[in-house]
Parts: sequence; C-alpha cells; structure tokens
Amino acid sequence: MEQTKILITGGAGNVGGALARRLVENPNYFVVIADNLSTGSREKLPSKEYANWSFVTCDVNDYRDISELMMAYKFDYVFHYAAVVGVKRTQDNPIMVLNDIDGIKNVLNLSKNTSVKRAFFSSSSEVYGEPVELPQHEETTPLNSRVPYAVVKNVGEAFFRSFKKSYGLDFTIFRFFNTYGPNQSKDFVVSKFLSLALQNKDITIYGDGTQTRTFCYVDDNVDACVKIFEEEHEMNDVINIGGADEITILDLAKLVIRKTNSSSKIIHLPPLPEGDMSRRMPDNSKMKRILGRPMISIEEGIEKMLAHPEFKPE
Ligand SMILES: CC(=O)N[C@H]1[C@@H](OP(=O)(O)OP(=O)(O)OC[C@H]2O[C@@H](n3ccc(=O)[nH]c3=O)[C@H](O)[C@@H]2O)O[C@H](CO)[C@@H](O)[C@@H]1O
Repeated sequence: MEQTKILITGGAGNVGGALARRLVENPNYFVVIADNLSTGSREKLPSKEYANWSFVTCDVNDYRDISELMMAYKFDYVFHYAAVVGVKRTQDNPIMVLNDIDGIKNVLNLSKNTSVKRAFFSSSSEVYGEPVELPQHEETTPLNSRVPYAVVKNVGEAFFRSFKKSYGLDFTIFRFFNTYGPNQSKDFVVSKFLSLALQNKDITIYGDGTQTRTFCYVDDNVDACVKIFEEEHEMNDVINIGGADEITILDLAKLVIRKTNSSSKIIHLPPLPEGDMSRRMPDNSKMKRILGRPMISIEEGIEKMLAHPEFKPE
C-alpha cells in the first residue's frame, strides 16, 4: 500500500515535534518534517527507530525552499505549524512576525497547486485577545487581536477560509491555547516553574499572580489533532485546542512547589511592561467531544513531566 505523505512545517518545535513523533507510529504514513531550526531543535524529531520520516532544513517563508520540497513530494496532507513562537519573542520587533504571512501564502498556494487533500493551520488563542467573554467560543466570541502576532494568525485563518472558497482546498484551523509538556522552552511558565522549583530557586511571578490560564498537556493536544485529521472532524472549520480548568499563576506556582517538595520561595515582580493577558479560557467542548476521554489535569501533567527524563535524569 502506498504511504500517505504528510508535511509538518515547524515539525521540530514543541507541538509540531510531538505531532511528528505521534504520526510516525503509523507505518502507513510518511512524514516530512520541515523546520528552519530557528527555535525548533533536532531533539524533538522522532526516533531513528522509525524509517518513515525525514527531516529537511527549510524556511517556509522562502518560496524557493518550500516549493522545491512540496513540488517534489506532492503531499497528501499539510500541517502548517511553522511560525514565530508567541508574542513575547516578537515584542522587540513586532513587525518581524509579518514575515509569517509569506509562509502562509506559500503553503496555501503550493497546497492548491499540488492537490493537497487538506491543510491544517496552527492559529492561536491570541486571536481572542483580552477577553470580552469567557469561555472563549470558536463561533460566537468576537476576535479582539491586540498584537501583530495575533493579527497574522487572523489573516492566516482568513486565507485558509478563502482558499476553500476560491479553490476548494479543505482546511482545519487549530486555535492553540497554552500547551505544556516535556522538552518545552523554559520561557513557558510550567516548564520554567518546574525547572526553578527542582533547583530550589526563587519562582518569580509577574504582578500579583491573579492572572489565569488554562493548560493543555501536549498529549491531549496531539491526540485531539490526530483524531480531527484521521476521523475528518471539523472539516473547513475552526476548533479551540486547550484545557478548560482555569488556574491562577500564583496557584500554579504553589502546586509546582508542592509537587516537587521544593524550598523555592515565591517572589513577586512588577507586571510585564508590555502587558499581560488577565485571563484566557477556551470553550473546549468540541475538542472534548472529539477526544472522547477525560483530559489530563494540570496535577497529572506535572507528574508526567516530573517522570520524564528531562526532569528526572537517571
Ligand atoms: C513564552 C511564550 O511564548 N508564551 C506564549 C503564551 O503566552 P502566555 O503569557 O499565556 O504564557 P507564559 O507561559 O509566557 O505565561 C503565563 C503566565 O505566567 C506568567 N509568568 C510567566 C513566567 C514567569 O516567570 N512568571 C510569571 O508570572 C506570565 O506573566 C503569564 O501571565 O501563550 C500565548 C498564546 O498562545 C503566546 O502568544 C505566548 O507567546
């Protein structure tokens, strides 16, 4: 049987890498991971035990790079996950994120020209901006993008929709909320707090710590996305991918300290000068229905991280 050819751009990143590692478990897939390694890393690639994948250093924003790859393979499915990582990385030069529009344009155009069956786009909870209502619902919550990073995700979503209307290219948009798991950059709060707690170093909280987030363990993210792909859910639609249990950052710090038996102290720093989202919480009923099993709680997720080689060297 001929293998299904899948491209993951940004496949050496946190979520793209986890998706790649999952997809290669299916021998009917051949997975090509394209990443420029600006923030991604080779450690996130699947194990060499699997033969059904390859890695290409490729800048998706560069038409020549990505067209060579997509014309050569003629992929069946594309997961377009390559992008600048998050708002914080772009704060010094927010306009830089506009380059990601080139990547979106390239992937869509080449998907159309090479008859890709369906393209998936990694959007972000940032499109909802500072909350006008909670939980944030895919269809009814107004989009309130506040920063160029979010505007690019908005434009990306609109482009994916327009390529369906104009050229019939099927798509699904994932709006990713805070995701955590092993081997994540220490910029992200869960990894950062765990790493500090294990070294008994002070845990710093920006502001009073009453800001909230919901956290989604990376396995829940990947399981949901793979089911959406394989079972053809949310065709030509958008779906929130995130946890729904809201926790304050102060309570998160206390939980991490308790789970690690740490002697770390909690220190409050001034709120982030560039502003911080006060609350964020998805309506994840669509995701939960598709997942069909309980989601991993933040307590369980922290335990899983602590059992992982990253935090528990043998
Ligand atoms: C680092 C990073 O890329 N963060 C991403 C994260 O932002 P987001 O701000 O939600 O996530 P973070 O993990 O950076 O921080 C979560 C919360 O913890 C607080 N905090 C964090 C670290 C710390 O040492 N002390 C502390 O108090 C932050 O102020 C924030 O209120 O999700 C957004 C939406 O998907 C992305 O746009 C952001 O770019």
